Amino acid sequence: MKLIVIGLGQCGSRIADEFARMDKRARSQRNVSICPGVFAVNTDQADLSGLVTIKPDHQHRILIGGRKTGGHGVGKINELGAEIARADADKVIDALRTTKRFYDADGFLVIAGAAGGTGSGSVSIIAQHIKERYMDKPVYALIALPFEHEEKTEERTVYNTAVCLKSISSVADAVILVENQRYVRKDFSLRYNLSKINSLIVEPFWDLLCAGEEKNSKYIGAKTMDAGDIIQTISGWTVIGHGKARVRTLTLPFDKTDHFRMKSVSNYKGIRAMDEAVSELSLKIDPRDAGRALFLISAPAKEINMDIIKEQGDWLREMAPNAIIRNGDYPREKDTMTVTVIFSELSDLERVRYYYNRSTSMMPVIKQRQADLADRRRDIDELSRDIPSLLE
Ligand SMILES: Nc1nc2c(ncn2[C@@H]2O[C@H](COP(=O)(O)OP(=O)(O)OP(=O)(O)O)[C@@H](O)[C@H]2O)c(=O)[nH]1
Repeated sequence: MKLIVIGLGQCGSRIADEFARMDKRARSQRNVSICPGVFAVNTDQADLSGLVTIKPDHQHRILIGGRKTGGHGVGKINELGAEIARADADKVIDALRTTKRFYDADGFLVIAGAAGGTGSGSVSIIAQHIKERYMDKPVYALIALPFEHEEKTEERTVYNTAVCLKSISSVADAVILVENQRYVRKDFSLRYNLSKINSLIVEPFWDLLCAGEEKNSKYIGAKTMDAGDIIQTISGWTVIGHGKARVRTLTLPFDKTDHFRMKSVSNYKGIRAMDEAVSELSLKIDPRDAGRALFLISAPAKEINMDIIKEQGDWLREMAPNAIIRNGDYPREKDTMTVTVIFSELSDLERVRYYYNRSTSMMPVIKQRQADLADRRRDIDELSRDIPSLLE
């Protein structure tokens, strides 16, 4: 599957930069292109300059709202991020069209952190403009939910997140949710290492995007997972995960005689990788809420058999009894078995509920505070009424 990737704000741009790196890796290791165009859009010039892999020209690192912000961001005011995106949307859309073989792309992926100003405010506006221009291609969003410490110290974090989620879910074909905090919990050394978190966020897309683009018959599975399967699966609230298990590369003499034993070892490893994928999902969910799901097994060709696919399908069916399940295999890896899992069309997400509830209960307080500020401004204007001004 080929995606045109657009990162918005600092978080979105950095994750998009990881996709650009993944595309480079796909070109060199697998001779395929998975992200033919990768763009970063920001109100902050310094953040754009700090990117590594996205092409360093104005067409790919796009500064918006320069005149309004002086190139220094919008300071977490996502309404301002939205306003700037509305004014500069054409600049972004024109840049996307510079992608080589633009019409070969299967869809768009817009990325942002939900809690900030630029990304949170602009992501739904840019998604809407893309959808209006390119109705035949799906627009997916990847949204990073804030860290726990941000929610505790800054109430704007929760409010921005709720507004961003509501807006993007009404325009994008699917919203893939990623909970930053889950990556911190996995490894404490990650706490301040955002670039490591970003590479973990992007990694589950590797096999998924490469599988359908493979041209070498040696690496084409019995059931290829192509763009059509992914488009049919991804819809509404979505989460993604992947798990790995090592498989032996050497064939020992007894392998031939103990065929059944080896098969069951492979199946066991497949289930273990699937379990890891489910427990390492980008956001904790209840799979029973999923209306659609898919799994992709990538392993050395001799490790993939009908049994393993059936067993994994049965296992996923038990976890997600209400989902339409698609599957695929990708005989590519050398010594690992990787299982990628997606749960989509999720009907009830506790985390989204939490942001909506907290924001709704915060609304009267926020409104009162805004009214008090306006009153104070009016009072001081009143006091200065009889004082002459030097301006005309
Ligand atoms: N995973 C990940 N999350 C990030 C990263 N940078 C920021 N975030 C998260 O994204 C949220 C939004 O932050 P930014 O992306 O810096 O904000 P912005 O969209 O640039 O908006 P302004 O700075 O207000 O103009 C933060 O509150 C973090 O939760 C990153 O590199 N990776």
